[in-house]
Amino acid sequence: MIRLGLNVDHVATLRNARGEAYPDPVDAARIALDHGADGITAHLREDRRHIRDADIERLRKLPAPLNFEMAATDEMVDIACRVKPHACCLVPERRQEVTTEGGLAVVAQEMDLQAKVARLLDAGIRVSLFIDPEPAAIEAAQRLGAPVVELHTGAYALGGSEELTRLQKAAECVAQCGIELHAGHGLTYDNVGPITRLPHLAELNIGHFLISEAVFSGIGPAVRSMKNLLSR
Ligand SMILES: CC(=O)[C@@H](O)[C@H](O)COP(=O)(O)O
Ligand SMILES: NCC(=O)COP(=O)(O)O
Repeated sequence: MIRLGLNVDHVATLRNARGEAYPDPVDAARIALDHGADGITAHLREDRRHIRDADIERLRKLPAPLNFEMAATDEMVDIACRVKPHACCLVPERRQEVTTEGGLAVVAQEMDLQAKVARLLDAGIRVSLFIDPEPAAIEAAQRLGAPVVELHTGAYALGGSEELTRLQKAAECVAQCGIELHAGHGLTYDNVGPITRLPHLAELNIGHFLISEAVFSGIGPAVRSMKNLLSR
């Protein structure tokens, strides 16, 4: 069974829009876990546009794995080593972007990533690298000793059958490198099917669509519907 991590970033986006304390991403996480989500993902951006430091502290206290998405900066590594989430997913970040635009430049940043990945692993945190489906990035992840990679499905979600082929080839390469395979970004009820059939897929992280869907159906039904699509 593929695990589902619900990304609660955009519950915080809605909360922050009016400066109120609601809706609370931690309440959303609790409901999702009660309805079959296997874990919670949250991205503490450097500009704190949605998730805030206190949210991460509170999400960590839930009885479920927290996948802490973060830029590969010293500040974020310090926070992670203090909070000790189940997993850290290192993602690229640009202040001007609306959402994460591409995978981490693992090859170009390999030297810099070495020490950061090692610190996280030493702290007992499972490290995941959010990468484009490219063999060079997967091989660099292996050299860095990352136990997990998350393949960026954003280009696939925007359309293009060649993107699915790239993901399929990358999935095989990830398995050959002995790395656990996760995927996510831009996934919906309509486009998730072919992704669930990627070989060796262990986990999907899905946020924006499910939180949007929850506006109409509620978080529980949205999570349950997606979980049904993940059962194969
Ligand atoms: C890394 C990734 O693909 C997303 O989970 C990430 O959290 C996107 O950032 P936003 O939630 O700010 O769109
Ligand atoms: N890492 C991907 C993620 O957490 C969710 O991305 P999205 O579904 O919000 O695009």
